[in-house]
Amino acid sequence: MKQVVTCQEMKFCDSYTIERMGVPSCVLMERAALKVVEELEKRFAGEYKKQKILCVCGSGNNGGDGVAIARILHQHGCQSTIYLAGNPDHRTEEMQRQCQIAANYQVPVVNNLHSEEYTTIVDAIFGVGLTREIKGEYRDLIAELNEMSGWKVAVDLPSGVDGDTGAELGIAFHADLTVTFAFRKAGLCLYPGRKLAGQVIVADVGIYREDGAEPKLFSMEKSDLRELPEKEADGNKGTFGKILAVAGSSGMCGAAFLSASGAFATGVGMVKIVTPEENRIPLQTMLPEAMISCTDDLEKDFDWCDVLVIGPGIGMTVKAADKVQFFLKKAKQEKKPVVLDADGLNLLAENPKWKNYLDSHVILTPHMGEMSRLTGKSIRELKSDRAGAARALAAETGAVCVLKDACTVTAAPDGRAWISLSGNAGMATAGSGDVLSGVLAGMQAMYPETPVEEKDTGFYAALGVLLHGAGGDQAAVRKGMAGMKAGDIACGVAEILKEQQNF
Ligand SMILES: NC(=O)C1=CN([C@@H]2O[C@H](COP(=O)(O)OP(=O)(O)OC[C@H]3O[C@@H](n4cnc5c(N)ncnc54)[C@H](OP(=O)(O)O)[C@@H]3O)[C@@H](O)[C@H]2O)[C@@H](O)CC1
Ligand SMILES: Nc1ncnc2c1ncn2[C@@H]1O[C@H](COP(=O)(O)OP(=O)(O)O)[C@@H](O)[C@H]1O
Ligand SMILES: [K+]
Repeated sequence: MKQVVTCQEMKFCDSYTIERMGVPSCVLMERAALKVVEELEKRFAGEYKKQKILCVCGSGNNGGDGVAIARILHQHGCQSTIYLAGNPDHRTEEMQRQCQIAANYQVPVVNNLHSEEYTTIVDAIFGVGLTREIKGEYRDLIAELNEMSGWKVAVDLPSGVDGDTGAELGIAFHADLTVTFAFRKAGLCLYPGRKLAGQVIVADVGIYREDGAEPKLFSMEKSDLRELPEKEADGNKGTFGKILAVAGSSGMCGAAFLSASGAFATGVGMVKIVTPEENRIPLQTMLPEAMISCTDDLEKDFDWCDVLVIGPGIGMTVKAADKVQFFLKKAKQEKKPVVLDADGLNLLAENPKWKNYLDSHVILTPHMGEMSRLTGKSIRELKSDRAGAARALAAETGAVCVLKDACTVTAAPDGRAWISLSGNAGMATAGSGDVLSGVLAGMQAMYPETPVEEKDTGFYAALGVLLHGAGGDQAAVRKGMAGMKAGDIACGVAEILKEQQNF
């Protein structure tokens, strides 16, 4: 789990390091430039003298980094050239100083982008100081750079990417590599910024957070799977958790199957599916390991389980609504963990009073459409600030919100949020959300002894999202992004856990 920052937080860290700790700004800039040069030279290997590098620099400190990069490369014997964009009168003090040093070293400056063919283009136009949509000359410049051939490297952020939301502000540089400083910016984790950045390297340049400052935003990467617990050698099917999946309706038994498969993949002890009678035979045929309950003795089913999944494929009938309400109400009374998914969420949107049944024991797993129904906001608005949207729903309901998308954000009611960096486009296939609901329930069941109020439900939900994405990546390796189906993601989850737990 790594800290992720917004632009404002990054600026705060900069000024804390410079003003409070006394590290001169030019020292930080030199370190930042050296880190970028280090990455460039790794790629150039022994052939760096053959490289022709164009550093395109804006008038702020991001431009200052670019000028320093060109100068260091020049000193190392590379053919590096500076292109200065923007109004010289708007240059920051650091940028002016870098221009002066580069002039002292006689680093070439060009006024024409096409005076040569370049092997590498370094984008140092805007970093965390981008504040508005890019228009006019800057827009034309970035469009031209995108048309040019050569390896594209962005300094701190691809110019045009909103460092907070990942949105493209009018236009953005298309990078193959982004070297970002101190912390990954949120906009490098969220699409389209994540795609525009290419590979991301986070470089330590000596800028840190103030001691005691509490980070609120994190990225979850595959290495974080080591946080998953070991399976107790002396456990039994009772201690490994009992999941009740309230799922499936007429013609929708697949959702119940996939949700239960997701839960089994995490290693839970038992799964029981509460579903209409007509689903009994297909479900028992497909998944004989699961128990099937088609009676109306919901009380008994509730008492049996440790964790509930409510909603996959359940439909929007009155009967489904009664079931969902019954289980939500009981779970609130007895503080049993709940994953509320799919039509469970659509029913919640139609019955806003049910929000009273929500609290920290509940994980809501809306995709963008369901989130739009729940909040009344348009998908466009939600996509423009995914972390903000997830946090707002978590704060309003007191539940954990897993806002599913190509980059899923999990938010806890206390304001913490986690962005998952696992998963791939092959997961955009019917039923993969159903698998996630089971995986999330499985994660909550891994600690049946811990009372729900002592569990870090948000963190384990985020870990479940990461695991589901890693399972999807595994499925893509085996079946290909086009060929993989939701069931392959459940198999992938099991394989990832096998690797992780050495069995
Ligand atoms: N602090 C430090 O010592 C360190 C900082 N570091 C580096 O500094 C970067 C931050 O530098 P920064 O704060 O100067 O902002 P930066 O990203 O260069 O952009 C500001 C310029 O862009 C302009 N501008 C903005 N939007 C615009 C638009 N749409 N269209 C046109 N113009 C627009 C804006 O103009 P204005 O809004 O003032 O008119 C201003 O001139 C950071 O990302 C990292 O690379 C590292 O070296 C480590 C040490
Ligand atoms: N492009 C993508 N990259 C990574 N993960 C994705 C992508 N598209 C979808 N997913 C994941 O797949 C799942 C889809 O869930 P959902 O939309 O509920 O599907 P369904 O309703 O068919 O089960 C979510 O976990 C989502 O994060
Ligand atoms: K940049």
